[in-house]
Amino acid sequence: MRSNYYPPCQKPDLNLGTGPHCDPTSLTILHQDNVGGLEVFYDEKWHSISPNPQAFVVNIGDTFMALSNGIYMSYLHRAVVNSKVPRISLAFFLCPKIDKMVKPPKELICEENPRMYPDFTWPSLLEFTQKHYRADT
Ligand SMILES: O=C(O)CCC(=O)C(=O)O
Ligand SMILES: [Fe+2]
Repeated sequence: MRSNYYPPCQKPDLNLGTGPHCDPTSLTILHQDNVGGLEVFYDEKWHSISPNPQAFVVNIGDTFMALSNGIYMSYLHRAVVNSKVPRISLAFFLCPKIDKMVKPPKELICEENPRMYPDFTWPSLLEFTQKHYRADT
């Protein structure tokens, strides 16, 4: 679980709270307060996801994309900041057990939809993303 705190920013157009990234997780369950700032990239542009106090945002992560052999997609998202009020979000990350080999069920693999990703374990994916794929660098 992670709590993200975004203080007001004097130059919100020039800064991001969290840079564009896909979550490496299986799923991320996100609660955002009523300020707003989460954006998702699809159809070649950024779309804001309005806060809904009755709902969590459930993000498909890269691990779920691999488990579903690409049927479910992980999407780039980011958090923008504003100049007036602080924002808080809470992210709960669901990840595989460390020794579990991530591979899709054979029912999801066929000639038209061949295997898209090699087998991997969660610690190896996490190490890779931390080294090569950070939102803050
Ligand atoms: O603060 C947000 O709305 C997004 C946070 C996020 O993407 C993350 O913690 O992975
Ligand atoms: Fe994220």
